[in-house]
Amino acid sequence: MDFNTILHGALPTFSANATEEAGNTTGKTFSSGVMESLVPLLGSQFSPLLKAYMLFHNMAGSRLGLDPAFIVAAFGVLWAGNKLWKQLYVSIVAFVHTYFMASITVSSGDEMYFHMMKWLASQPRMVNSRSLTAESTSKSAWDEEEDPDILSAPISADGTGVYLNFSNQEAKSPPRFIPAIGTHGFWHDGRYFSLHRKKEQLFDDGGGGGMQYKDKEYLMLSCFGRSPEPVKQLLQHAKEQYYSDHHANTTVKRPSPQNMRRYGGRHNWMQVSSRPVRPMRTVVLDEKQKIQVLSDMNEYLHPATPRWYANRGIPLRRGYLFYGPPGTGKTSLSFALAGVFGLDIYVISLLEPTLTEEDLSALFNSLPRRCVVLLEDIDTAGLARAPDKDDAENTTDSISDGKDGKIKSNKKSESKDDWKVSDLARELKKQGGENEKKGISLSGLLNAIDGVASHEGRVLIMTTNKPESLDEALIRPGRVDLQVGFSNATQEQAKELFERMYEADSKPPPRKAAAIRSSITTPTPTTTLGGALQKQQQQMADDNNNATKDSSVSGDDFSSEGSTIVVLDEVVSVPSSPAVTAKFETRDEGDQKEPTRQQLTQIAADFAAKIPTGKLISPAEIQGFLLKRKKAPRLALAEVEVWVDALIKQKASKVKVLQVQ
Ligand SMILES: Nc1ncnc2c1ncn2[C@@H]1O[C@H](COP(=O)(O)OP(=O)(O)OP(=O)(O)O)[C@@H](O)[C@H]1O
Repeated sequence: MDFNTILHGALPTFSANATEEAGNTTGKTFSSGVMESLVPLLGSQFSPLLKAYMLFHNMAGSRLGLDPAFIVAAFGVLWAGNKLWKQLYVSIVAFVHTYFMASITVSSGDEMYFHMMKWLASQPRMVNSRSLTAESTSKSAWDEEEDPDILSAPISADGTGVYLNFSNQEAKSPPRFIPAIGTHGFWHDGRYFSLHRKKEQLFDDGGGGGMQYKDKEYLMLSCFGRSPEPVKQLLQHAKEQYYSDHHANTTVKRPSPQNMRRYGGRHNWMQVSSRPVRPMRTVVLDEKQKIQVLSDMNEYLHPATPRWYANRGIPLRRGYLFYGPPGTGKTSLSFALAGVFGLDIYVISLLEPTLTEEDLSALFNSLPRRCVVLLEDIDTAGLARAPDKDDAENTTDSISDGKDGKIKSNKKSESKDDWKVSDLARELKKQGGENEKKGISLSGLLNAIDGVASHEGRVLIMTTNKPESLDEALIRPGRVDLQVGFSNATQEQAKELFERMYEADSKPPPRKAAAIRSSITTPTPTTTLGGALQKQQQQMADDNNNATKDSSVSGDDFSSEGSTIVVLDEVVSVPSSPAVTAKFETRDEGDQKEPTRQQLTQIAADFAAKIPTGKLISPAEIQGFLLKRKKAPRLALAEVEVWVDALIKQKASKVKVLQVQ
């Protein structure tokens, strides 16, 4: 059966006529004749197109037995129909949207946008959509815990085994797929939602005078019905999902780069890391001091406190000063406190060269209601009172004569012509130095701290190595309400550090950990401040008991969460899981068996006895020493004496290079 026969059946009238006509005109229809005559008229540019059309025309007419005019007309009708349908569809959709749907729009300038995008990227239906945008993702140090390939890799401790290789780790992190710009539909909880993602370009003056376009995106979420309630619930659900894996993490934020900060609000801060919560028990500090800070903060953060402060006309703010030598745990305690109360930590360095006083105020103004603000090493920030006029005049008038180093007083009557070139150069250098330091003045910092936005539940922690060099105004009560002193390690602290280093690891289920934490941080309505504190004290006591009594605590235990996180957070980024724990428990001490819990306690006590009582060595230094022998407690004990001697000699001679490590 040939093609003509089939088409005759399908298109009886036209094909029959076409066949007849084709026979009568020996393959040339009227229209093909017209086309041929058009070729010279239209010129060479269109002639290939016309020739192709004529070829098709002849083939359709003579070979296939179809009326070419009919085919062209059919295409035209289809095209017009398609156009019409599209118009109609848009009108119907707009009509349905206006009268039968409720919608909520989310802007990319808001956190909610990221919550929604993360949620959408995790939805299988959305990921299988035909129109997607791919985004690169990279894993953090903590995510690698879950990578089965890395977990099962053998670990070389003595240099004879196989070493880990991360050359293809970037290739392993899969891209993330999010809905592309356009309209999408998805089902959630038995309800249909429509998602319209659109992008707009805004013209921005670029802050520094340069004009540039900036993309801004919007998500419009709609559902059937006249109430936007289901969309609100969906947004809430996406937000909860977003924070569900933040429960055991402390999010660290720092000021965004200067060009981002000018957008203000959310753009002032950027997340630099989200690390596992540092358990309070891993910070080796006098227990009384710990409890004091914890209870003070707990009381301050309690929901009933703002009313109490307001009734008494006291500004609602709380400041802490952590002072002590370097490496004694000031930053560690700040992170542990943020972890206990489930707060994000906002770290500001006053040494940041692009940070102006206006920026600082803006940063304080855009802090969330409850958070920890950490101002590190405020003594090094070069904060100075603005010199008053008299001082300035005195400075200008007192110039060293440069010969005997004495300061001679220049009388105002002395002419500037008496100045030597060297005096002028010195003066210019002095001015230059002052300008360089001109970042944040003391008054600028005080304004930011005292500003209205600094109230309402923010916890300010300032750390310093030199409390005596701080201006009194900065640490007066009201700005600093509690001072916590840190010192180099006592023998007791050295013992605790040793025990923490060599206790067994285990990994708790994260959700349980979050539940435990929230039971500490969120007092029930009937819980008094004292009750919450008692709970916390009990928790800390339990932590310590568990740590010293039993090294094989179950994953449900809060203290066992601690042991995992010590290793991950501060000691070394080695994966810990029950499978890997066994590998790590085989201490690298030759043929010697791993010490039992009791033996370890004894080794720790012997180790601590070798640490000088005069608080000469910082916890950070002890931690560094132990880290280099992290699988060898007996070796650490054997080598500690030599190390201590060398360290003390090195400190006395002020040499920076270590002889024994
Ligand atoms: N008291 C401590 N308890 C537990 N670990 C500590 C303690 N002090 C220091 N460390 C360890 O030493 C390292 C440095 O500690 P940290 O940064 O908290 O010290 P710091 O006092 O803030 O130092 P700096 O003044 O130099 O900023 C961390 O890895 C921390 O785990």
